[in-house]
Amino acid sequence: MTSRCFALVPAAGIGERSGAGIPKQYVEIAGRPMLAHTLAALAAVPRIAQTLVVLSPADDRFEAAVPGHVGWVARVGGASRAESVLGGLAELRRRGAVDDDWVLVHDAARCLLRPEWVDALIDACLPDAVGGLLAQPIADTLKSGDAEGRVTATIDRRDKWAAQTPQMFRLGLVEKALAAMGAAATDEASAVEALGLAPRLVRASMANFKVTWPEDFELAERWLRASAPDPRR
Ligand SMILES: Nc1ccn([C@@H]2O[C@H](COP(=O)(O)OP(=O)(O)OP(=O)(O)O)[C@@H](O)[C@H]2O)c(=O)n1
Ligand SMILES: C[C@](O)(CO)[C@H](O)COP(=O)(O)O
Repeated sequence: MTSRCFALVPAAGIGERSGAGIPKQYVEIAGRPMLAHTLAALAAVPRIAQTLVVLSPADDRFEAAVPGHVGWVARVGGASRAESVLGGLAELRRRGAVDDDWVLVHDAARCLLRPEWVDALIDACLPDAVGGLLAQPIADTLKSGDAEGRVTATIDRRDKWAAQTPQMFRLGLVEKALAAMGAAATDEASAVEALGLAPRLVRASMANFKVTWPEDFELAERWLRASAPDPRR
């Protein structure tokens, strides 16, 4: 059987750093909740067979936020992003996905995703034995700092990339990797790296940033409103 591509969207976080007072994926940006923008971008990628949204078991906002949603939804989120992704992978298996199928894990909080970046990732990863992720080379000088907010070192940035999502791996591999690393895995790639493998870096755009801090909502709103007319929006 030919391997299929599934998307898995962890959307079970509380968005504490955003200070929004509600889970940030439900904050309205450019006329609709952030999560609706994210799902629309994934829905515009024909090679994605199905998208599974992973919600918190207590979530009571999704149906109102994304009315008429026809994709898969599972309330199997956990205490960490890694646990939510693992819950989603198990749900994909329950719905028929197998070891060799590809899974593109994408943060609900990266609502500026564009279908062409997802296509570039799929093109790069389909022939690859390991898989990979969208990422952006670091453009700023990188510092490490101490608890008092003073610089402790300047880090050579020449080989440094900021990891984004989607991150695309085969279901069997990413499930094994995340199960081994547990909640310490801040992304799928780091868990796969811990198995001794080298995921492929696929350059996207700094616009694919993760809405994290209060000021990010306005930035995302400006990007969305300024972007070229898009029939999905
Ligand atoms: N237990 C968790 C934690 C995070 N996520 C999801 O993982 C993505 C990236 O996480 P992050 O941006 O850190 O979101 P939050 O955990 O919600 O934010 P914060 O750390 O500020 O609380 C988000 O789409 C978030 O909903 C999740 O599904 N389950
Ligand atoms: C997966 C991720 O978006 C890649 O940059 C990031 O690691 C998520 O981190 P967070 O701790 O959930 O904000």
